[in-house]
Amino acid sequence: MRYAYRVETVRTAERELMARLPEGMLMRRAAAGLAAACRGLLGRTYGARVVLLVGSGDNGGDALYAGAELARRGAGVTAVLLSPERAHEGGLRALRAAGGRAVGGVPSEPYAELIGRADLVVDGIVGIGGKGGLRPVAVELTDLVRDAGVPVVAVDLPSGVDADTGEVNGQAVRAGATVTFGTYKPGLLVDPAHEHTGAVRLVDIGLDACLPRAADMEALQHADVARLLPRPGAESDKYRRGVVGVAAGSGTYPGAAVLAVAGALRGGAGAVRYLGESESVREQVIRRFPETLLTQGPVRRAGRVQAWAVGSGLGDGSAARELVADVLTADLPVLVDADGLRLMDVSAVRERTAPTVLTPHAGEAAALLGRGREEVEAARLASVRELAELTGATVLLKGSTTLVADADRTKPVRVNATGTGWLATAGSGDVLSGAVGSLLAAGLDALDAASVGAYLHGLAARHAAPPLTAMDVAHALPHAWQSVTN
Ligand SMILES: NC(=O)C1=CN([C@@H]2O[C@H](COP(=O)(O)OP(=O)(O)OC[C@H]3O[C@@H](n4cnc5c(N)ncnc54)[C@H](OP(=O)(O)O)[C@@H]3O)[C@@H](O)[C@H]2O)[C@@H](O)CC1
Ligand SMILES: [K+]
Repeated sequence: MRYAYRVETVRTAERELMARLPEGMLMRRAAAGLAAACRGLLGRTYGARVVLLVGSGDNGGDALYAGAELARRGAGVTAVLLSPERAHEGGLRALRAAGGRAVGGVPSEPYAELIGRADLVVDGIVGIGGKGGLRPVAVELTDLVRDAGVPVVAVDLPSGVDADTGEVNGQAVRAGATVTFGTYKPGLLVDPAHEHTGAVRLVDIGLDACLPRAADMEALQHADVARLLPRPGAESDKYRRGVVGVAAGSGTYPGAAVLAVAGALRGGAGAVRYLGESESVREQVIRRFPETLLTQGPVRRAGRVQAWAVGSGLGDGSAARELVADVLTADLPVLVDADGLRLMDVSAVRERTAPTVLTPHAGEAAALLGRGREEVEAARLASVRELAELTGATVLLKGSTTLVADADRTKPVRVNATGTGWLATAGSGDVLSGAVGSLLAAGLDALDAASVGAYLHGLAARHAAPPLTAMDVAHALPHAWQSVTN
């Protein structure tokens, strides 16, 4: 598992650790890790031109000490001090002693040339002490860096992103790589901030020993998913492995039924039962997937089912609304997606005692929260938490970094990073809803089913050859399983 902690928690752990170590030790560890990462990115350090953007706090201190190390190894290092009178004293001394130089003050013109000739820019403007977006001088410098197209490595976080929320107020540095210290911060894992980080490298500074067990956010890794995946035992039959009921698709959107069933068949349950009133849709499902069990309403007479996935492609009619309401009365885990999110009655969801998983994209989440889509996209972490609170359900907010907030709000929010832009294709959500429904039927709890489903779905998209279709993603799910379990 990969864990992320909020700034307040990092600060407490940092104080505890600092009290046990000689002064300056933590910053030296951080700077050593940063310098090593810079050397890796430069390829050849001797003779390389490095520009440090140095703010007034310890983030700038890290950059200066790392710059000193690079200068000792023969790089030409110039520090641009954003507040010359407040730059980290020890760091500045170390840089100068190693042969680096520092410039500061206002005129931005010479900086354009300096930055334009650089092989690497180190962003030490601001780290976890940052508040609000970048200030004007910092904006001016980062504009120069962007225009010059020079690679940037961010110290701890790209300056200007919010470490706790992943929100970006105004402008923020866009880094090719971020070197972070001690632990991940939520902002590194959540969009829009995540789009600014590039590849994130974690430097161990010994902070782990002082961090609490409960993280603020976590991200599953292969080993976690492998541990959670359902596996048939010697005693298993299809019912014990779980039957997932799929209530999706309509005469207007028959494809949604086919795709949700495709996902469900590869989600790990023992069988898929498709429930639909349209004979032609049932026929299309069975023609494509002869292993599907077919049924018609009402839900209570559908036959044995251990979890339901409802909503994709149902359309808008009153029959669809009744179907969603009917599924929500089942005393079983239920996943609601797409049209179902619009048709469901939020109070009926709140009243349920069995687990409910909602899988909105930003637009659907915005509609449920009564605000604009852009507001949800700008504040994804806050939005997914709020929606879980509002509905009492486990909420999976889709996006390039998918978030899952459990109904039990004491649990960390999970973030999934396996996704790819190629998943933004028609029907890919239908496949996800089937797969997560299947994992629910196989017995995973709501948080695990949603986060494991998102993980596999993202991985499957990476296995499928681009430009991919939703059906390609469904077909690649077994490859994703294999790559996780091997
Ligand atoms: N935690 C750990 O274990 C370790 C932490 N370490 C390092 O310490 C860093 C934290 O250092 P920190 O506390 O000094 O804060 P930092 O991020 O440098 O920023 C504060 C300064 O920035 C300024 N400023 C604020 N907002 C701004 C904005 N929007 N735009 C521009 N400027 C802004 C603000 O100015 P002021 O508001 O005072 O005018 C203040 O002077 C951390 O990220 C990591 O790199 C490692 O060395 C060792 C292990
Ligand atoms: K930074």
